Amino acid sequence: MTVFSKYVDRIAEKYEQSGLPNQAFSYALVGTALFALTIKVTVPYIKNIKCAKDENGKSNVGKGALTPLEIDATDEESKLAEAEKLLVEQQLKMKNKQMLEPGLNKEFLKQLGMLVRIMIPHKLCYETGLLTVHTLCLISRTFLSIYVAALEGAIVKFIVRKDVKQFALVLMKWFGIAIPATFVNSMIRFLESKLALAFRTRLVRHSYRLYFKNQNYYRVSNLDGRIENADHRLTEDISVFASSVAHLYSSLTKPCFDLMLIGLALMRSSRKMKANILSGPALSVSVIALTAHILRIVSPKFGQLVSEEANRYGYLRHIHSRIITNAEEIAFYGGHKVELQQLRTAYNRLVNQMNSIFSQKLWFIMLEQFFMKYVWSGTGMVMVSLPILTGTAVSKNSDNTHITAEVNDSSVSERTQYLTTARNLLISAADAIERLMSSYKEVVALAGYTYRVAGMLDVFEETAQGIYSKATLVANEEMNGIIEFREGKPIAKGRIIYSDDPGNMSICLRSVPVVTPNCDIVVPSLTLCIEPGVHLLITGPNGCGKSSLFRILSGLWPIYAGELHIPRPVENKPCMFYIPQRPYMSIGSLCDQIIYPDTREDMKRKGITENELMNILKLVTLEHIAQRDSFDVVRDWKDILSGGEKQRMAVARLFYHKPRYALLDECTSAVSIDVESSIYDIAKKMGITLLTITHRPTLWKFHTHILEFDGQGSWKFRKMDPNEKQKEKFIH
Ligand SMILES: Nc1ncnc2c1ncn2[C@@H]1O[C@H](COP(=O)(O)OP(=O)(O)OP(=O)(O)O)[C@@H](O)[C@H]1O
Repeated sequence: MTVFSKYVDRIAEKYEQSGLPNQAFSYALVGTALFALTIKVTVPYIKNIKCAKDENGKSNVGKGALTPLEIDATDEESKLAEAEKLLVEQQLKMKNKQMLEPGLNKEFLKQLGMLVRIMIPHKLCYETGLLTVHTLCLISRTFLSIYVAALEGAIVKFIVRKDVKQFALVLMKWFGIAIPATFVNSMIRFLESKLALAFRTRLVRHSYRLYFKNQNYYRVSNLDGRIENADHRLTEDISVFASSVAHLYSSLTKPCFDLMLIGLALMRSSRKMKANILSGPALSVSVIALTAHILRIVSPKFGQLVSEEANRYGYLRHIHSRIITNAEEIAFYGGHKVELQQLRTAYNRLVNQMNSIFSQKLWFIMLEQFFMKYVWSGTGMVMVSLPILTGTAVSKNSDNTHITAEVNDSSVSERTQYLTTARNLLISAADAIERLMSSYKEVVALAGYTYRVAGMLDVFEETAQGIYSKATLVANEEMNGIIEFREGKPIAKGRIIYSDDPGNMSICLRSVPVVTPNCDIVVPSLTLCIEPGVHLLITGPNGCGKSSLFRILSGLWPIYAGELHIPRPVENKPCMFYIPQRPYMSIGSLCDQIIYPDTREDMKRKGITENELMNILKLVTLEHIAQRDSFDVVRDWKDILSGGEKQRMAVARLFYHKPRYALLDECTSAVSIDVESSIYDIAKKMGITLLTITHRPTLWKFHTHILEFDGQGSWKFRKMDPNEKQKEKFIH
């Protein structure tokens, strides 16, 4: 800066020598600065308007209004894919317009209140204990600050008076107070972290309970479109929200205590100086109120910005986890170009948002610093000097003669003490106000996180009750009569009736439509009754609704009409057990794989031994796995077992649980035909009723009935005749 001003001075001198007045040079300099500022402010707006126009142009050709991205895409297809994705996102946003944008509004207070009730469930709980101790620490820290300021004032006073003894005494006190002061400081941070963790734990427990209520983990991602990355909200957002609440508590309460007590202390010392005690505070309050108002008006909407940033960050993580999950498939396809493109785009979107926040912060922080560092300091100087300049404490003695040298000395040291103490107190007060002001930004950012966390809990509550919202849902004539819509959301009017009668263990569907989560009607109405011993073969072309029927029977998809009668599941004997084509391997040992979803405790309670597990493995010819490792060795079974072995492991689970009905969805497609036949034989001997989706003719003979879908919404349910069972080929 100094170099720059010297340079400017030198140029000014040169111009003066050449006959131009110094003033003209100043005008030129100010004019250039103003011109540069105007360009800086207007160019981004012009750019934005241009982009908006471009987008509108694009929307005419059906691509929707896209956010301008810095994509270095060369591949036209991935650009289209990106456009489609954004369009869907936008539709989702439009659909969820009723959900307010995050910001400092009534909705924020309502949501925050709801979350506070979760974090502090009772008046007397661990969290309120922590809050009390934390508050006490904050108050004692304020008292300590005031005491330290007074001590520093006294130290200066004794230095001016050259009183060595008193100076040493006060210095000792000053050192003595440092120990509790530093402890209290460290304690405040410790308690803040403990509070954040306690809040986080309460929220996590609550949201996990909701996430696992009524298969919400499935419903949220498959049936509802409002939460894109539940994992990110459940981990990152909750953690940031809890830390932000705990931090805000101390960064709001401590400055308030500070201001209150420091104000009182300042007024006391002004009174000592016999000055007007109201003029200083009145001046400071009006300056602070005015600057705070200006800052509030020009403050960018940090809540919305932060919420959008979290959204984009969550999406980036989602793309990463998809790549990890499907690494093998992507590698086989050689799909790295598309995946890389998607990853880059997601990252670019995040960077764009962060850049936008940075540049908005740049101007805001500049203004904030100008007010806080310069305007407030100037006001502080006026405040401190007012009692001295206007005070009447020591000027003249009673008989109107001039004061003696000793008295003069004492008054100077008194004034120095006042000035030092007041200066220290003012610095603390300015610090407190600065923290309060910057807390405003934190409160707005908190609004963003509150919106995400509270929004997630709201969606969990709704999906648990079967209320879903998807962007692609549009009621049309075909749906009328089958699906009823209320406020744009489909109503699941169908009923699930559990039967407790041991003599009636059948599964019956009465006029139940098969409807996808997007409300596409696959089968308008299905009526059939499956009794124990009715081994059902389900056939039909791809996408005709075979697996969807299993989803309806398992309660994963809502029933929009009709009735589903199923036996009530009893302990130790599940009613239905589903085996998919790609079985899920859990984290744990070999034993955990076989007994899943039972735990070791369940297994012990059922009285099943490792010998019995070994026998089950022999039934599916997997005994070599148990011989290779013990039952207790934990391995990554998803990668260790081959496709066929994983399918046989899933069948081992079926033999362990022995349910009434087995829902087999092409679950032996990778198993050799001889092992497959023996598996079906054993399952029937165990008394398990089979509901099988298969394309293998060799499995016909194990079934008594057939359900045929034609792919157009029609179906046929009938008994199979013995000759048909020998058929070698499917006829669709
Ligand atoms: N989660 C979902 N969201 C929306 N639609 C879905 C979903 N799952 C399946 N569908 C749609 O429902 C229809 C029936 O799917 P389903 O999985 O029942 O087919 P399928 O008969 O089992 O076919 P395949 O023999 O290929 O397994 C398909 O058109 C499919 O696109």
